[in-house]
Order: sequence, then C-alpha cells, then structure tokens
Amino acid sequence: MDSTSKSEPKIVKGDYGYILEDVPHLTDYIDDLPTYPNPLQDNPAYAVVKQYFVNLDDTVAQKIVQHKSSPRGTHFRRAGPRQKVYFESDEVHACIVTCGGLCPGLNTVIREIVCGLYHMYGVTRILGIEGGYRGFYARNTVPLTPKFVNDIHKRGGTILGTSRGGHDTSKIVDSIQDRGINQVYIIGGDGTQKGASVIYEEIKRRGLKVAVAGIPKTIDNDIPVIDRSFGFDTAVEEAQRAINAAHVESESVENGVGVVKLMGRYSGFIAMYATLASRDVDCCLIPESPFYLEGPGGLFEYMEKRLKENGHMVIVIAEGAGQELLSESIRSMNQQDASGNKLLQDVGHWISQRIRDHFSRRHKMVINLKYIDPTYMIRAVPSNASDNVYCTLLAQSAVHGAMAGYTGFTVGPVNGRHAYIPFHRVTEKQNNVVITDRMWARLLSSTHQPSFLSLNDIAEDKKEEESTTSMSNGFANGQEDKLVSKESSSTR
Ligand SMILES: Nc1ncnc2c1ncn2[C@@H]1O[C@H](COP(=O)(O)OP(=O)(O)O)[C@@H](O)[C@H]1O
Ligand SMILES: O=P(O)(O)OC[C@H]1O[C@](O)(COP(=O)(O)O)[C@@H](O)[C@@H]1O
Ligand SMILES: [Mg+2]
Repeated sequence: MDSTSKSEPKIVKGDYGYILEDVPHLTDYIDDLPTYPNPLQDNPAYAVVKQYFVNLDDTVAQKIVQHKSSPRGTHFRRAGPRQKVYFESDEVHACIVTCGGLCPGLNTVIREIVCGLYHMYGVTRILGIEGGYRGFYARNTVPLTPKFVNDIHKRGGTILGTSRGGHDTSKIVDSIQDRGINQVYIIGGDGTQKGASVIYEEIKRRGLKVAVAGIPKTIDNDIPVIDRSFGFDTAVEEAQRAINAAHVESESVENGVGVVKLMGRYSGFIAMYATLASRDVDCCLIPESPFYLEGPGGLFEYMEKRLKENGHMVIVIAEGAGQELLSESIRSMNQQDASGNKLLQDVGHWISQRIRDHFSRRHKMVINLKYIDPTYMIRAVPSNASDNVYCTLLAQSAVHGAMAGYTGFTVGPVNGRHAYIPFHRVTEKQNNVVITDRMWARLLSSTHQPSFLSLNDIAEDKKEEESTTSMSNGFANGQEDKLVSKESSSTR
C-alpha cells in the first residue's frame, strides 16, 4: 500500500459550540471549476417536491439528545441534491467497485447508483470494476446500464464480485486516470473506506477532477457514526430462521441444547438483535462481553439450571466471542486474511464440544446438542424490503454528493437524516455493543443469562465510565439510551 500524506480535517466552528466536520470538495484543490444547473430541476418526477434541493448550509447533528446548557456539538453536511452541480451529464465517467465480505443489499446499491446517475443526471458512461480493489488493475470491467442492472437487487452477493487485499493505491489511481474516470463509487466496510480514503488523497495529490464517494457496507454493523449499515436488518431477520430451527430441535428432545453461531468478528450486533427479536434464546455470547464456562456464575452453571427448569435451551454465539478462551485451549496461530483481518478460530464447534464434555463427564447427564452454523447463508441472501429502500437512499445520496463536487466522503444516516461524513470519522474507530447500555441490559433481562461480570469488573467499569464521555447515538447502535455515559467505540 502506498503512503500518501493525509489532509487536515475540515472543521468549521459556529456559535454555541456548533462544530461542522465537513467533507472535502473538488474546489478545495482545483480552482475555477465551472458549475451547471442541476438537471433535476427539469425532471417531471421531482417537480412535485416543494423544496427539492438541499440548502447549502443544512447540517445534521451527531448527538440528538441535548441538555439545556450543552453545546450544539458535532454536525455533518446534509446529503441530497444541490442546485448547482460540478459535472455536465455527458462529461461524467463513473465507476463502481465492491470490496470486502458479502452483505445483503450490495446489488441494490449498485443498481441504484446506476439508475440514479442515469435517470436523475442523464449519465450514461458507468463502469463496473470486477473483483474488488485489485479489479482496477488486474481484472475486467463491465459497462453498467439501467437495463443491465434491472433485476440484480433480487439476487444476493455482488454482480461485480469482491475480494480482500490487493489494494495498491498508485496502480488504482493510475487506472482511474488512464480510463478517464471522474466519479468513483466504492462500496465496502471499514477496510474499504480506509482504502477509499488513500485513493482520495492520491487523487487530490495529482490534482484530478475525480470525486470519490464511499458507501459503507458491513453486515457486522461495526461502522461508527451512521445509524446502522445496510444488510444488517436482513441479517437479523435471516438469523431468526436458524434460531427457530435450533429452538424446534432443542424443545423436541430431552435436555435439548441448540447452539447457533452468527457473524460478528469484533461486534456482536447481529447476535444481540437476533436474540432480542427471537425471545427463544436463553443465552447470547458476544465479543464485547467476556464470559467463562466453569464455576459459580459461569455458563455451565447457568445451563444446568436452565435445563432443569425448562428441559431445553438455545445459545446464540457471535463468531468473535470467547476467542481468548479458545486461544487458551487451542494453540493460536494468529493468522490473518488478505486484508489483515484476524482469522478467527471456530468458536461454535469449540463451545459445542466443551458443553458436551462437561455434561457427559461431570454430570453423566445426557444432553442432545445440535450445532447450527448459518453464517454464510445469512450473508448471501438478497436484501429485504426495508434494506432495499435504505440502499436506494444511500446510493442516491452518494450520486447527489459526487455530482455536487463533494469528494472524500462516506454517506449514511445520522439520527435518521442522510449526511456526508469525512472518511476518517468512519475509519478511526469501530462500532461495538456497549455492555453498560440499556440495550444489553434489555437482553440480559430477556434471556436471564448471567452478565459474567464479577463485582470487581463492575466497579472497574464504573471507574472507567466516569472518566469517559458518551459518543454515539442512533437506532441500530442501540445506544440511544445509555445507562451511563461511555465511549461506544473502540479501536481494533
Ligand atoms: N488500511 C488500509 N488501507 C488501504 N486499503 C485497505 C486498508 N484496509 C483494508 N484495505 C482494503 O480494503 C478492501 C476490503 O477490506 P476488508 O477488511 O477485507 O473488508 P471490509 O471493507 O468489508 O472491512 C481490501 O481490498 C483491502 O486491501
Ligand atoms: O468472507 P470471509 O473472509 O470468510 O469473511 C468472514 C467475515 O466477514 C464478515 O461477514 C464481515 O466482515 P467485513 O465487513 O470486513 O467484510 C465478518 O462477520 C466475518 O468474520
Ligand atoms: Mg471489515
């Protein structure tokens, strides 16, 4: 990977503690760029909207809950169409790339970028880059038209293909420059957005009139600032099928135990929401909440109690949970994937085996354990109706932003309003479940599982909480109503 110098964040301060964390604009480094009237003003479909264009000064507050005397705080530029655009329709040559793991909705975002560019702005030259970042210099491209993408939202995966690794900034920007591309739409997770950020920096360094727009993708919902990531809703819904199966299997036999492994490398959002939605789960284990097996307050003690009471139980475990326990018993190999993400040990198999061993050895109790691993099935489905609508808004926001000359930004809803967010804000931290939030407390009270926290842990946590301040809010982070203030994100 090339190292390019990083631009300073664009911060604008206003009255009463107002801060705008703005995104770059092509005019920041190119002088005298001509502007054109937005072609949407002549579009009959949008003629009915009273005030269709977004006011240039509109911004979206990051923190929605305010006290009488609190400063106005951080804001982001509101997404949407602007009266003036910086590209003429026939001048635009756009490209779209998808990177990282699969996620429901990728095809919908591709479709809506193509249709948005074509129908709203009259853009006809749109290239699909195949196979992720390395596709810029090592794979084929495919011309994208509304006809070509018409039905793709009904399919899972990405029609463009994806990959991990292979980010070579100068080769990618060479390819952008050689092909005469001037709008780059990059769909991907935290790693992808870091890649998009260095591409933007290199484009700026070369002084190119090329807008770089990121669309955040992560099934794990681990991207901070935005309310939730697309595909997450679908993933939670799809996980219900696996949990239902585990429940049916476990309640049909004596001492039935259903174990379901769900995705979530560092963040347990899918497991937490799937558990809260299902009501059939007796225990949910996530990376953010360390647990232990043996002894008072441990998982085995709880299982014995639950099986005695109810005759069956369901455990949901996120793939990143309990990794520290696994590395104690299995020699950890510290392997990484091509993007540098840690390769996890299979916690589902491990915990199933430990449970079987425990009950046969210690109790001579016959349990009937069924282990279900639906992880890739959940990721590979097409997006549901609500994610489809969400993907459409994301894609259109990205198109409006690029046409308006903004660059180096990620789009996403912040407290329900779509905004342009500078890359560094979505890559500097990770969104994690905060186990001292009301949402996790709701889960504990619905499953009745132990918190696995000793009194010492709680006291230490409290101390830490007192010295940190609240950061995020928003629906899917589930952190809009904190019990106590705590930084909701952590770096990897
Ligand atoms: N720090 C980084 N700088 C540049 N490119 C990166 C960086 N981290 C990851 N990438 C690239 O982003 C792409 C996707 O990253 P990955 O972590 O696999 O998935 P995701 O974007 O879903 O988190 C890969 O092609 C990878 O090479
Ligand atoms: O496709 P792979 O490499 O097996 O990826 C598995 C990982 O991808 C994810 O689904 C999402 O990760 P990314 O957002 O980084 O793509 C994780 O939950 C999971 O650990
Ligand atoms: Mg990632």
